[in-house]
Amino acid sequence: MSELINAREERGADISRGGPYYGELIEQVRGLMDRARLVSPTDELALDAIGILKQLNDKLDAAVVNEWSTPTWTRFDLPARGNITLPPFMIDHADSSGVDARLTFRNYHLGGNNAAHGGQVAVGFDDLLGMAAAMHAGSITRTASLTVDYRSVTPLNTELKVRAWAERQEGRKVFVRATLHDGDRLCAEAHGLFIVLKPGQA
Ligand SMILES: CCCCC/C=C\C/C=C\C/C=C\C/C=C\CCCC(=O)SCCNC(=O)CCNC(=O)[C@H](O)C(C)(C)COP(=O)(O)OP(=O)(O)OC[C@H]1O[C@@H](n2cnc3c(N)ncnc32)[C@H](O)[C@@H]1OP(=O)(O)O
Repeated sequence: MSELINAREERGADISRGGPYYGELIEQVRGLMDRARLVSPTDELALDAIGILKQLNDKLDAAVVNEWSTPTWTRFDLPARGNITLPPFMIDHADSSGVDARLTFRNYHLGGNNAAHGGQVAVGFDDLLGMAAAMHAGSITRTASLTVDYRSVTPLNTELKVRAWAERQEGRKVFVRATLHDGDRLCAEAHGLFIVLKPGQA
């Protein structure tokens, strides 16, 4: 993980972007999403919540920035860099040989029967495979192909282990693999192709 932070800092990344309270703000939003996924409100509660959320959204509007200025590019100290669209993970190790992470699916990732939604599993793989590809290639990459095999149910609210690594690189093509484990049990595995972007490629 320190290699990743160093690599970003060398490129002028600011891991304090968003300030000292940004992580707790994002955690509160995740908590809101957990509740929103399972709440069955009375009319009174729904109206009350709508009023509070409208006020809050108006307040946050004043601080919305463009995508390149958000803290989520640089906050490697926070779960999933503070990106609320990702299942929260912490990176234990990341270098050109691969990425090891601890990842937890939350209530808001529920598919059914207390298990994570398959699409959410793919989201987690996409980001961590992207990181493994970028660390291997030393350059930003884009997902060209991603295949997920679901081997057993992926539990919610349980710390899981992800390992993602590049198997080989052919020119701009980085071939990557990843596994997701609950203890010794394999929940899912993935393989993908990530393409190194050409200079200036949109
Ligand atoms: C040490 C410092 C490191 C610096 C970085 C440090 C840290 C990084 C840290 C953190 C990064 C963190 C996280 C990662 C973040 C996000 C990960 C998620 C990423 C995404 O979520 S991203 C969105 C979804 N993604 C798309 O929105 C792609 C849409 N698409 C396209 O943008 C183009 O399609 C593109 C660019 C993929 C390729 O286009 P292109 O024009 O550049 O290249 P071209 O088409 O020539 O393909 C080149 C060769 O790949 C083969 N090829 C292409 N596609 C293939 C396929 N599907 N199957 C089999 N082969 C395929 C061709 O056949 C050819 O092969 P060949 O050269 O052998 O002929």
